Parts: sequence; C-alpha cells; structure tokens
Amino acid sequence: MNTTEFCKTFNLLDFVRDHLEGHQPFSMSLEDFVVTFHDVGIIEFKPKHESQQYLALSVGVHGNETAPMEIVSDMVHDLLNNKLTLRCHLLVMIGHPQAMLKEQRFLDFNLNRMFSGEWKKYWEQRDEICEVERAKRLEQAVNDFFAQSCANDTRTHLDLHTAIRASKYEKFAIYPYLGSREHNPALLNAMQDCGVNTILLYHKPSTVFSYHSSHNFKADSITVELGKVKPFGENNRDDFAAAEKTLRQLVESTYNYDHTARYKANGQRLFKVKRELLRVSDESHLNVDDDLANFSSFDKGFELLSDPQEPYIVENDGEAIVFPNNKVPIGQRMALVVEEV
Ligand SMILES: O=C(O)CCC(=O)N[C@@H](CCC(=O)O)C(=O)O
Ligand SMILES: [Zn+2]
Repeated sequence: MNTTEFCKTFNLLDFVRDHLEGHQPFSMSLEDFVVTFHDVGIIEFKPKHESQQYLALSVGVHGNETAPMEIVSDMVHDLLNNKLTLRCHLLVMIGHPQAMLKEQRFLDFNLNRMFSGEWKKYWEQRDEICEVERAKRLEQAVNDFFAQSCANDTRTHLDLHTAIRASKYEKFAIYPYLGSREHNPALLNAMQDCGVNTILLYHKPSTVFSYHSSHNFKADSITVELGKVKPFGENNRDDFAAAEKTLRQLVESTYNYDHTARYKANGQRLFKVKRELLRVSDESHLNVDDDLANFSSFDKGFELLSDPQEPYIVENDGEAIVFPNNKVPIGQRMALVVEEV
C-alpha cells in the first residue's frame, strides 16, 4: 500500500487492534511533518518547521474509557489527511491496547498506578502482569519525546480519561502535585476552554501518568475526566465538542497557550484533596451506593469508610468524595475525600 492509500484508510483504533503484539517502528514523511509509529499505539509527529511546543496526548490508559480514544483517533486521521494542520511536536499514545480490545479498565493491574518508575517494583512479575512492560514503554516514549525539547519550550501532557460514574460536575481535571512549582494559568484556562470547570489539586506525589511527566519534565500535565465511561460507538460527540475543538487548536497552535496568561477563573471550581482513603484490609468498605456521583458531599459524623482499624468518619460538613471504588486491592486508593477551596 502506498503512503496516500495508507493515510486515507488509516484508523488508529483498528491499527492498534491489528498490532497488539507490537510492530517494528516505521516513519513516513508527509508534506508538513514526519510521522513515526514507534510501537503499538505510540505515534510521534515531528513538524518540518520550527516549533517550541511539545504536546503529549495520552488516551485509553484505561481500556474502557473510549471517548478520548475516539477523539484522538479522528485527529490522527485528519492530520494524516491534511484536514488538521500540525504546528507543534505531538506525541499520541493509546495507553493500554490490550485492555482497549476488551474494553476493560485494565487486565491485571491498574496501569495508571504504575508510573514514575513504580513498574520497577513489579518487574519480576512482568509475565503475569501485562501492565508492567506497557508502563515502562509509555514512560520511555514520554521521556524520549520531552528529552528533545529545550528549556524554554512548552511541554504539555494531557492524559484524557472518562470516569466510571456520573459526576456532579461533569468534566473535571486532577492537577498533579507540583511541590514548590506554581499552577500554570494557561493550563487552567485551556481546561476551561475544554469545558472542564472543576479542578482538583492533588496533594502529594503519585504513580499516575500525569505526575510522571509533570515531575520529571516540569511539563504542564493534568489528568482530565471528560465525562462518563461508555462503550465504543455510544459516546455522544457533541458532549465533547469544546474539548475536541481546544485539542485541535492546541495541535494547530492556534490556541493562545500563553504562560503569562492570567487565570480566567470565571465560575471555575477548585477543590483540594483532603485525604486519600486506601484499602487497608479485606474489610475496608465505603458506605456509598454504586451510582453515587463524584463530588457528592456528606455531613460531619458520617462513617464513610468502615474498617476495623482505620475507618474514616467525615470530619466537616460538605466533605465530598471522588472516585469511590470498593473493588480495589489492598494498598490501593478507594476514594479521595475532597474539599472546595
Ligand atoms: O472513575 C473512576 O473511579 C476513575 C477514573 C480514572 O481513571 N481516574 C484516574 C485519575 C488519575 C489521577 O488521580 O490523576 C485514575 O483513577 O487513574
Ligand atoms: Zn481512567
């Protein structure tokens, strides 16, 4: 098949499904850029003109979070067919091809708990836990990508997800812990333009993908929850229109991603994590309904987490919960208790 035919018929998700075991890297030179297919679901676009912007987009780190994969797949198709102009360095990652095939969150272990080198702890078990080698591969891809940038270049990593349950605030983002660094107003504004009006500030280092790029490359990284999980083909793309438009503008560098920007706080809600509730024993149990929406709040005194040793009783009226999940192994996060700032 020649390049034109390849581009015309290219569908990223089908390509990934057809190459689950990986493939040899290959590149194609098109009019405005060189595109390199590094490995299954890891594609880099290098513009032929100079650009100081490096944008990494990861989707499908959880294999059932289909909407961001559909959006990015269409963007890749449009780039290959001159319907979207590339004006930045772009890395696109489909996080977990095997889980994507099965439309499952993960197969053996939550991939989004394996970054910042956490995968090394499981290296001996890599034959049993398929996420170990994938976390290493994704980290390597991000490392190689941002390593090409210079000190003054813009490094952005958007890790796009959809949440298991509904949310009081439909779209929200989790800004990884920055230590002494400042939150970037340009990133917060970009979130707002994506239709994300609620930001949750994480309170400590973690092993999620966005923290890896933020911490190691001082990238403007953020985990974005764009809506609720739905099977492939059942997402209403109108619900994602603002996000899709902004992502395309970022790729085309027509978006005003200005680091000196002022935070246009219009109506944006800011939360901070008060506490992470971990499963500490087999008996740890969150006393919430399966369909309780993210950001639902509780009254002081409510026993939110039952556990013989470490229960959690709500300390202040209005404390809210995000990502409650009773089905996690010991040591992993069962929920975040958050407070509005
Ligand atoms: O809906 C849920 O319970 C989980 C949705 C999801 O996958 N969220 C991410 C957030 C990552 C972060 O804290 O930055 C995750 O749990 O990995
Ligand atoms: Zn997710």
